[in-house]
Amino acid sequence: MAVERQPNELPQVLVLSPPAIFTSLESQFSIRFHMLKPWDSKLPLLQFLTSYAQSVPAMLVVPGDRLLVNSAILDCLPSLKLVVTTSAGVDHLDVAELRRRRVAIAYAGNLFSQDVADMAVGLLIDVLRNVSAGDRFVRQGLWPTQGDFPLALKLSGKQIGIVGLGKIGTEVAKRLEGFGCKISYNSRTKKPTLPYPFYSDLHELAANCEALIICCGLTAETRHMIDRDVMVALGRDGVIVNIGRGAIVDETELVRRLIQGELGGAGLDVFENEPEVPKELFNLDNVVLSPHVAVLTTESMVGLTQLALGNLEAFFSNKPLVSPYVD
Ligand SMILES: O=CC(=O)O
Repeated sequence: MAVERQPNELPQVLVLSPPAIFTSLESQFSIRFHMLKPWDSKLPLLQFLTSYAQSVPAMLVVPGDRLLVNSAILDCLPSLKLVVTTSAGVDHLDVAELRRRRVAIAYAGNLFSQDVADMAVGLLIDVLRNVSAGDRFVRQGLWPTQGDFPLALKLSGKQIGIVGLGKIGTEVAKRLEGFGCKISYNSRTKKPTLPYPFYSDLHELAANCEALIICCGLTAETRHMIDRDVMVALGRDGVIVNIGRGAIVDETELVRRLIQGELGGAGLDVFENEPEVPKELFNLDNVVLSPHVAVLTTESMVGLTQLALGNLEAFFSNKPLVSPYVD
């Protein structure tokens, strides 16, 4: 007969902040692990960690609240050996510091790539074909009174530049090929197995494309990589779709150019200071705004729960992680 374990006999896992996306699935975690929840305590985070988390070997991190897993937090967790983040991006983790302390990292890996790529293509179609703007036009009752709706732009055959041809970028490319688009890309390295033209120079890529889709991760090198010069190279009719991280684009410059009509449009799922979105964008019909939801589908959240559980279970049974993060 199976012996039922009391919660305090279960392996301890620290959950750094309230995981909204897990609320309905939390029961699956709490039958396997003793979840330590700092937000249930009145103590400030660091004091809670020092008081209760000294022996915690594993931590689950759900990004999204500007919390950075840095030395100050890690100093309170001397027994930590594993961080499981529920995201594909790891810019909320001080990866170098975790490596230095020999703390392993598991992440969402390829889990969200299809959903994010679908969203990137959706945003591009929306910007070019005015889907959201047309929806507003109809809902506001303007059709009968104002008549014609402005002409849209065609997607088929467009020259599309993908910035970051990793797992997500490759999925975006596959989808856009289906629309007859001509794909080229900029990435840290040339991908010899893929047929698309590679531009080692981002400006050259921008100058040869009608839209850029930002698919790379945020690092010190990619912060504000899409700057004034890249936008100038892309041209007044160019479109930028960003499903990576807001800070990859110089947002002030982007907003200025959109307002001045020096850029054709933008589809943005991510912003520099989420959840703050520059209000100047709200009245622009050539801009489509989305609240950082490209990864969020019912299906991906089920997969994510299984993946996070799988990584924690592998760790506690000394097996290889299911989705280790490799720089
Ligand atoms: O943005 C979402 C993620 O990085 O998973």
